[in-house]
Amino acid sequence: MSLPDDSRYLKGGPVAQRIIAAVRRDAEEARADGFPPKLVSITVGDVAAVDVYVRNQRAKAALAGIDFEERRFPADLTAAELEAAIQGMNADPRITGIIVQRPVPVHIPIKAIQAAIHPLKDVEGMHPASIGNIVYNQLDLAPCTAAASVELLKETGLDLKGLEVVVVGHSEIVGKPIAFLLMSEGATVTVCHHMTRSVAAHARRADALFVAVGKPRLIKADMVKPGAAVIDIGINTEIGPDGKERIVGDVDTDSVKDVASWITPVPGGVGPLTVAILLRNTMVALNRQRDLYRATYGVADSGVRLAAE
Ligand SMILES: NC(=O)C1=CN([C@@H]2O[C@H](COP(=O)(O)OP(=O)(O)OC[C@H]3O[C@@H](n4cnc5c(N)ncnc54)[C@H](OP(=O)(O)O)[C@@H]3O)[C@@H](O)[C@H]2O)C=CC1
Ligand SMILES: Nc1nc(=O)c2c([nH]1)NC[C@@H]1CN(c3ccc(C(=O)N[C@@H](CCC(=O)O)C(=O)O)cc3)C=[N+]21
Repeated sequence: MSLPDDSRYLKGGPVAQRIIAAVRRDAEEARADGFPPKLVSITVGDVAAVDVYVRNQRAKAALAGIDFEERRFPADLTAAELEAAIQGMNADPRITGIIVQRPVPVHIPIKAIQAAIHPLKDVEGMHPASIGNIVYNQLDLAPCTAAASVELLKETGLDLKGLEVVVVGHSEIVGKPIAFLLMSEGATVTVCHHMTRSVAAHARRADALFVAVGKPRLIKADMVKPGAAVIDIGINTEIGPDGKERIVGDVDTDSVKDVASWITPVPGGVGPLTVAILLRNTMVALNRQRDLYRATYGVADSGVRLAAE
């Protein structure tokens, strides 16, 4: 089966636009109610792979009516300094959500940093308590890329119950949460990684194939079942034939598009939706904080708006 036109490309843009429009309505309501939403991005050192993500966060937050602040720290920041900065943000009622961009320098233990973010401000869903929620089928705030990938699969209209799904890559931020989300939806999930004996043998059985490895063109046409849905999560930078930098996924799209029934383009697939879900998660976090605030103090307003006026 080939892709005669664009129609089988699973594009993230239109879904992202729908989500951002809904977030915008929520954000306006919350702001008017005295709870202005604000997302803080933390970057440590200079990482090109992070720049495109943060640039898009800033742009889409503006569209969604969410305040956005980028805090950049030098690469020689100590773990203790970063934790102290996060504790300050945890205690700051003007800040709704905190995202630490990955990777951080090797001397900083990312797991400890992730756990330092207060679970109510963990808009990436990467705190151990947040990850635990998806194991318990509480799916309203899930790791953004994983949620974006599963949401794009749903766009196909395929019934996830009993669907044979293969996930290639088992990182904590992408592959593992995808597997948990899909299990919650009733799919039969196989997870492959670098020790898997034959990724190809598993991949060829999949009705839906998720790929999050970080290796351009790892998945070729002969590894894909005819008619499958292929969700390419890879964001890799390489130099194109024109000598310019370009973004490519983990799937050899040119050949796989002749075999698959659906395929996510890179760029324009999972990436834009990841950003939209980060903003949606920010509003989920805000609503949890608002509920807690009201339950604790029995008052209608956080005071943030009054202090800012
Ligand atoms: N679109 C988006 O929003 C996002 C995209 N990404 C992109 O997704 C990709 C993966 O990111 P991330 O999960 O953070 O990366 P990691 O490097 O953390 O994980 C890569 C995974 O791939 C596995 N792997 C490595 N080589 C092979 C192989 N030859 N066959 C099968 N599995 C293999 C690794 O297994 P093992 O651990 O056993 O070595 C590991 O589980 C990257 O391209 C990244 O840029 C990431 C985040 C967000
Ligand atoms: N804590 C953390 N969480 C992440 O999820 C995370 C991270 N750190 N570090 C970096 C990687 C990479 N990543 C991207 C997300 C969206 C686009 C994105 O919007 N891509 C557009 C690119 C469009 C353009 O070129 O502007 C697209 O694919 O169409 C890119 C990259 C998230 N990551």
